[in-house]
Amino acid sequence: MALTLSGKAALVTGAAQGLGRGFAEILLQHGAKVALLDVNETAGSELKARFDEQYGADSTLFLPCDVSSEEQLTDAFAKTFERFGRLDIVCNNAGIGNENDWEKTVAINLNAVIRGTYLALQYMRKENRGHGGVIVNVASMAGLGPMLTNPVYTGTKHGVVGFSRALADASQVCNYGVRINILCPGFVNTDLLQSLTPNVHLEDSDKLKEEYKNLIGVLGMMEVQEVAAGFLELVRDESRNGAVLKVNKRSGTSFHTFS
Ligand SMILES: NC(=O)C1=CN([C@@H]2O[C@H](COP(=O)(O)OP(=O)(O)OC[C@H]3O[C@@H](n4cnc5c(N)ncnc54)[C@H](O)[C@@H]3O)[C@@H](O)[C@H]2O)C=CC1
Ligand SMILES: CCCCCC(=O)/C=C/C=C\C/C=C\C/C=C\CCCC(=O)O
Repeated sequence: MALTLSGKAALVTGAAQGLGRGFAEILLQHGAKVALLDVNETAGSELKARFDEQYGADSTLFLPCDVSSEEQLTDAFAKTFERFGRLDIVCNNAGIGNENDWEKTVAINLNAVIRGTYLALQYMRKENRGHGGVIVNVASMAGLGPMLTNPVYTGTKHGVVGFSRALADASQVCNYGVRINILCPGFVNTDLLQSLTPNVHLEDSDKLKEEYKNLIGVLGMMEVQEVAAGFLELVRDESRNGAVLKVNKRSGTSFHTFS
C-alpha cells in the first residue's frame, strides 16, 4: 500500500539546501505540509519565500534550529505540531563531514538523529496522541562500508544505520505504528562535498585523496532528484520498516537496492 501524503504533516532537518531541500520539495509536490528546520537562517528564509510562491504560504514553516541543541530541536518539534496539529513524517537529514572538529560531527550526525527519532516517536506513537507515521534517517553508503578519508563520518553513519534498524524492530514488536527506514546514498552533488578538508589526525593525505577520487569514479555522482525518488519510496511504501535503501549510480543510471 502507498501512503497518501495529502493532508500529512512533515518535518525535515537540514532542509535549507542540498538533499534536505530536495526531500522537502518532493513531499510538497505530493501534497504534504512541511516544517523546514535549518541552522542557516538566510538560506532557510529564502527557500521558504520560494516555496510560498510555488506551494502557498500555509504549506511550509521555516524554523531556525541547530539540531545539536536539545532545547532548539525539542522546541522545533513542538512548534511544528502546534502549527500543523499533527506529525506524520520526520526526516533526520542534517549532517556535516568535519573530521577535525569530530565531536561536532558526532553531535550533529548521530546524537541529533537519535534525539530527533525519539522526539518523532513521542509525537507519532499511536498510544500517545499520534496517528502513527514514518521516520527516514539519512545515513550514507559510508554507513555500510568504510570511507577512508572520513573515519568519524563513517562511524556516525554506521551508528545511524544500527540505531535505526534496532528501533524499527522495537517499533514493530511494540506496535508503535511508526515505520523507521534508513537512506544510504552514494555521492551526491551538494555543497557537503566541497567542505572536505585534510584530516589533521591522519598522515599521508595524498594517498587518501587518491582513494577518495577512486571511490567517486566507482560510485559515480548523483543529483539530488535521483536520491529524492528513493526517499519518497521509503516514505510511501507502507510495507517497508527497518529498510536500508542504497542509492548509487553506474553508467549514468541510478540504482535503488535494499539491503
Ligand atoms: N552529498 C552527499 O554526497 C551525501 C550526503 N549524505 C548525507 O545527506 C545529508 C544531507 O547532506 P547534503 O545535502 O549533501 O549537505 P549540504 O551541506 O548540502 O546540506 C546540509 C544542510 O544541513 C544544514 N545543517 C548543518 N548543520 C546543521 C545543524 N547543526 N542544525 C541544523 N541544520 C544543519 C546546513 O545548513 C545545510 O542546509 C547529510 O546527513 C549527509 O551526510 C549521504 C550520502 C551522500
Ligand atoms: C563528508 C564527506 C561527504 C561524504 C558524502 C557521502 O556520504 C558519500 C558517500 C559515498 C560513498 C561511501 C563510501 C564508502 C563506502 C564504501 C563501500 C560501501 C559498500 C557497502 C555495500 O555496498 O553494502
